[in-house]
Amino acid sequence: MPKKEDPRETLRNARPRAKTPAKITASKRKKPAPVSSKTKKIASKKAFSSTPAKGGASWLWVMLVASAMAFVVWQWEGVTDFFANFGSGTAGLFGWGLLLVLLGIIIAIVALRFDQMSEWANRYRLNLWNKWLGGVVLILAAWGMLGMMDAGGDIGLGILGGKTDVNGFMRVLALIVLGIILLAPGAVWKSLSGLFKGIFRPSRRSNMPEVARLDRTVVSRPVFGGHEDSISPDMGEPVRRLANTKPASKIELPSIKLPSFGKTESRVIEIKNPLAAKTAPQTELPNMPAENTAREPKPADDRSDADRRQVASEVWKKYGEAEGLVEMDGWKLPPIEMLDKTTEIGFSEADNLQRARAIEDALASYGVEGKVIQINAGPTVTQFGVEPGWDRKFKEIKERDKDGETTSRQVEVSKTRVKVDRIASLANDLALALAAPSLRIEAPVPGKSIVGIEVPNTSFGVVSMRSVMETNTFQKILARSPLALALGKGAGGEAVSGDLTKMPHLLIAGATGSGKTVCLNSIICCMLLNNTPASVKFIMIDPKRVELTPFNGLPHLATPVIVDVEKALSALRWLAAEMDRRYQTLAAAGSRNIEGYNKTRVGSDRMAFIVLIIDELADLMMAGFDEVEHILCRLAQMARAVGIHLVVATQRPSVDVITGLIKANFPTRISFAVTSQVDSRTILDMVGAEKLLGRGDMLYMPTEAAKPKRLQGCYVSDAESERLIYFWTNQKDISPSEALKVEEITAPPPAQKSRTKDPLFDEAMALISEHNNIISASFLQRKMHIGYPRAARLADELREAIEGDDGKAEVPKDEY
Ligand SMILES: Nc1ncnc2c1ncn2[C@@H]1O[C@H](COP(=O)(O)OP(=O)(O)OP(=O)(O)O)[C@@H](O)[C@H]1O
Repeated sequence: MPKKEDPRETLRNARPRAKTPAKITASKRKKPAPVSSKTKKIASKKAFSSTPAKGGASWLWVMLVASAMAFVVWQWEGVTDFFANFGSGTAGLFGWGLLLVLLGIIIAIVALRFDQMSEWANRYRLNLWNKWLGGVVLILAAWGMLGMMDAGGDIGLGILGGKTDVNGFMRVLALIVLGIILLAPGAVWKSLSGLFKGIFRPSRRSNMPEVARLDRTVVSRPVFGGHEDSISPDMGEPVRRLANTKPASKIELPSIKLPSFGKTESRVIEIKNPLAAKTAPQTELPNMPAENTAREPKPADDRSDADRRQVASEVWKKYGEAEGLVEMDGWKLPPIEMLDKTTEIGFSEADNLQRARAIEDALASYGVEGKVIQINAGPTVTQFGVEPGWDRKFKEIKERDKDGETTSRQVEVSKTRVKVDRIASLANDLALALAAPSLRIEAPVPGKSIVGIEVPNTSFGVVSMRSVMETNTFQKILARSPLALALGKGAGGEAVSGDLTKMPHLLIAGATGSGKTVCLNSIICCMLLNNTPASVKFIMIDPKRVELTPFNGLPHLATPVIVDVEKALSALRWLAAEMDRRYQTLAAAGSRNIEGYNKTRVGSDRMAFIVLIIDELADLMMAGFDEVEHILCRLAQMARAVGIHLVVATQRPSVDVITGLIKANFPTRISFAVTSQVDSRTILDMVGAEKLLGRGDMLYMPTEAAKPKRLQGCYVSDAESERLIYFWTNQKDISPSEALKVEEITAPPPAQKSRTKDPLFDEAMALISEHNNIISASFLQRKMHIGYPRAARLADELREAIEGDDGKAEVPKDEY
């Protein structure tokens, strides 16, 4: 898997202040600078110092609290006096007017929350009421301070409750604190929670096990600790960081064994790192003889191998040996904590209201009445639900009043609903009004009487797979099907999941860089989280060689990731034969489908699901168009019942790749951004995908829906998938009974049997020898009263036979 640009990074870069860091990150990513031992030391010092720094901040807080308490003890009388006099002093200053002031504040706050007031409040920045109030309170505090210096007049003295002693000082202090809370409530809350965390952290840290503590160091934090942070600056680059870091010398590295997948004779091999494929191109020296590289292995490679082994064992120690893991078929299922948690981006309500007004105004300026009655903020786009208004017709009536003057008035004579097509045709005008790059209009939104206008958000949201997997929707699907898939979040932010057994096959298409591989990765990871190698087997075909190869080594693989197109064709043939074999098994057992068959069986007697994943269908189609199309269609039509499912992706959504037959057999489709309406029609049979924004923005067309649904696909970072791969590869060796016959899958097809001769061959040979060996299909057709295809085949056979003998066959000109 090549290092993908982490969208969380993009998110950070999208923030205004991130311009320079973005450049730095980019340059860092392109060329990881060699890390000297000195730099490493500094880096590790920094990393270690981060905890003491936090500890220092908490000590500061502890000292502040201690001084405040000391002050209270020292001035105990004054303090009690202050609280005793506070009520009477304040009442003395305001009287019952205090209630009026409070009432006024409450009314202002409530009124500002109403729609009608919001625009006005926005214009005058009144929606920042807490800041205004905070400002007023701080001014009062300053006035009180002047009062302490006898320069605040009666009001200054009133603020102090008439006393310039500790009592008065406490009032000013209380006002200052209140002012700060009102001005920056978020910062105050963060500091307070930081204070409590700071106080309690030392005891927790000392109780932490060694591995967990390691997480906070440079060595392991990027990989394992990432999920604890909302947006960790280290995410996406865990392995590179690790490779540059010396392994902790005191940790004994256990030798880790992995199941063998390629050769059946030796079932146990030394750990083969899933990342090897990723790093191989960097370390491989194409011009150097292979032996040289083998004889003098670079020390750097050894070190990174050790690092990787260490990461693998750390992952296993942290997640695999945790208590309470679900065990199935003798395997432990990975915990969901292995996936990162991300915080959702909050959307500005005021901004959305402003855009809603802009939509209404733009519609009105084109003579279309419409009101935004719903705003659904999603991760990538916000959907504004517009209720079409009325097309009104007026008649002008002229009347004379009693003074004889003519007046005219408009009278409404009829009204009809605005047609949704009129709103849909204004897409470009609305995009202009909102200064949006593109707009998609869903007219109408299925199940609602509104027209949905999808406007891209200003900031780009990432949907973590964990956030979707933790929802009820996903859990419900998972409860009834092991192949539940977390797909993403809809335009309204709702989680969308699917069930591969119901789909039952999935076709994914999109232009390059639109998010297909990330989608495939998330589908694979989702199944890896919920299925053991005994319940699901994967056959992965990756003609690009870099996208799926990191999964090599997974015990779920029926055969190592296939990168060779010829082998891929063999695998397709094997799968078609396997389907037939499975049907025979089901027939013998008297079951109608895999669910029925598995119901009465346990362990290795159960039939495993097989999921075929193809990353680039176009390459396969080029290698054997007819055969690939035929096998895919056959599998798609029949394989569901025997637990074989296909997930096929392509970046060339043209009719020679996604043929009519393939489309008809893959009713569930996902389209990522494409370049033209034609491509969109090829995939979805409708336009719309050309307006998608890329980076996981997709249209999901489930079998049962008439219209596709817009989603932001789940994002699984490289670090997350690596953790999952390490988790599975470290568990145990697969027993031979569980393994499929791997060599069979990619074995070359048996040599073609020699074609049997046509029964009319001898008769045809006699005929042409009477006519000077001139072989003509139409001649044979006429003379022998057979159809053209058979005559043409016969002509070919004759030609082969004669040319094989003495090469005398003559072909009439019309045959060329
Ligand atoms: N669901 C997603 N959420 C956030 N970002 C995404 C998502 N999907 C893709 N991206 C971003 O888009 C980039 C390209 O994605 P990806 O490699 O999956 O595209 P692709 O369609 O497979 O391209 P190609 O066909 O060239 O391989 C990723 O590196 C990532 O930054």
